[in-house]
Amino acid sequence: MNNINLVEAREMSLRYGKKTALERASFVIPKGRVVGLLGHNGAGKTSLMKALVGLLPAEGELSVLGLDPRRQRGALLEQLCYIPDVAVLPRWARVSELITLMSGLQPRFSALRARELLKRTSVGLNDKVKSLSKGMVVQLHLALIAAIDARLMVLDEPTLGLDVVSRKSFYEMLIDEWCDGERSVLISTHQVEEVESLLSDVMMLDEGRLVLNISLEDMDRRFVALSHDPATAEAIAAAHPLLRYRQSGGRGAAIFDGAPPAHVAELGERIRPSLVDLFMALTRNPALHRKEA
Ligand SMILES: Nc1ncnc2c1ncn2[C@@H]1O[C@H](COP(=O)(O)OP(=O)(O)OP(=O)(O)O)[C@@H](O)[C@H]1O
Repeated sequence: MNNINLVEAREMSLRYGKKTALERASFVIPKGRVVGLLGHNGAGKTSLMKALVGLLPAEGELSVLGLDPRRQRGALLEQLCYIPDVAVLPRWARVSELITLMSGLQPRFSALRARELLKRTSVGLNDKVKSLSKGMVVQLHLALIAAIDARLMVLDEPTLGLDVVSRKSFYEMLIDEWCDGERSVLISTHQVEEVESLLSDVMMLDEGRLVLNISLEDMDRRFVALSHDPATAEAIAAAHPLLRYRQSGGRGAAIFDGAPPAHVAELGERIRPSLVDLFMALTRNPALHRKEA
């Protein structure tokens, strides 16, 4: 593995018996990136993350921080931190006790740093976990995890169930306090709109297939959205865009992979496709699918 890439996967497949959760995905996560992992329910996000942290065996090649996540899990976990989608903290414990516990368990954990990070939150050192709200527990969890001097953080739907203010402060703490241009974060989420501004890259999964893996800069360059008058809808549709949708105000819009032919481009005004629009264009919602079938 070259030392720029923290994760390298080649033709990686993940299976539960006969069920395939991920089919031959190849990707790298370089250092200094904030990568969003997007996909509908059941697309394979949690499975992919589990493979990265050594909880699920992978077919194909997978190297995380230069290590084999299954065979070298102990060494990997010294430099990788992970909040699973079912993360729980012991309800009986006080925050200060958790800090002591972490100090004993994780050689790269800094109690001083954890206490500093907690100052950003409304969680007190003497609070018991059971007295905290869901949002406060998530903030506490992030503070504990971000106090580990690791190189890669894997967060599986970390803000699930939180209100918008808590989600915002969670992401602010992550970006301000943990990301330093060298470390990378992989975050899975359904809140596509909200994370767009903090991501450097996006990976989209559609029913176990990696359908897009691109930096946001390249996304802007590659995909073209045209805002157009409803009267030109037919001509635009004839050019086979990835997705057509209605904008507020009654105008139509269409997303193309690459520049549409000039005679089509002149029918509309070029606008930037949002991550949500692109997500809709490239992934199939299984629920809608079933209705169509
Ligand atoms: N333990 C398991 N045994 C069998 N199949 C599983 C298991 N865990 C997940 N799967 C299947 O693997 C596929 C991918 O599941 P996964 O949990 O990775 O998706 P996800 O994108 O994280 O979904 P969600 O957004 O709902 O959390 C699904 O079809 C799921 O049913």
